[in-house]
Amino acid sequence: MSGPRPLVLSGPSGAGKSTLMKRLMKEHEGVFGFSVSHTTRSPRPGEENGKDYHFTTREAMEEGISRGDFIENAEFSGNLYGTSKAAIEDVLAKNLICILDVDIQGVKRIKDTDLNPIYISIQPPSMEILEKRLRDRQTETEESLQKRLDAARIDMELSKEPGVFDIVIINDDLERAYEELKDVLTEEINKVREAQ
Ligand SMILES: Nc1nc2c(ncn2[C@@H]2O[C@H](COP(=O)(O)OP(=O)(O)O)[C@@H](O)[C@H]2O)c(=O)[nH]1
Ligand SMILES: Nc1ncnc2c1ncn2[C@@H]1O[C@H](COP(=O)(O)OP(=O)(O)O)[C@@H](O)[C@H]1O
Repeated sequence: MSGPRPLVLSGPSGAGKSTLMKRLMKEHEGVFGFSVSHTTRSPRPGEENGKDYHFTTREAMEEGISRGDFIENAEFSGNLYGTSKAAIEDVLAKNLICILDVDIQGVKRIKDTDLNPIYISIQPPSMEILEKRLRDRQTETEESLQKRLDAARIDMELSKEPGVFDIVIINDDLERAYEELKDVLTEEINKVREAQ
């Protein structure tokens, strides 16, 4: 039997991907598994190594990439990020819906694999609101905030291209955005529950 389709969540930094994903996982215990990426960025307060990310060095990550350990990797805002084969296999082996949180470069690279996920873009209502949310989150320096806003402009343009995403969700009202996300996933969620 083939397992449930993975889910790729993408969209600008600060659009609300982690917020929506954490709620989805909390309200559907035993249904989703997070693909824990590797990154060279520093952990934020509260982030756990091995849970939010595998925090690593550029050297170690480049070594892993050349060994072929990653299905995709990208440079974002001055840091390396990547999805290891092991991160995905861990989740798929449990027959859970594998959630990948990747940037737009990751989306394009995953399209060249046989993962066949559902592609969802989470978008902010406007650049102004995105900037406010990122500032209020208090995780970024001014420099990294500006890099994220530059990347967000590119992301917002590319996500409009037809065929890139199965659905684009505008995260204005959190409740509404969450309901929309849940609705898209109903069939896959039911598949996992029925198999348990
Ligand atoms: N291509 C790729 N992008 C990733 C990966 N992990 C995270 N990202 C993206 O990297 C960007 C920055 O992530 P992060 O530093 O956690 O900041 P945040 O999204 O603002 O919380 C986001 O757009 C993530 O979707 C990965 O494994 N591969
Ligand atoms: N619909 C929303 N309305 C207001 N604030 C939001 C909403 N969604 C997310 N946020 C807040 O915006 C910030 C960025 O959200 P986050 O989930 O960290 O984004 P991402 O994972 O896409 O970078 C967080 O502080 C979060 O609490």
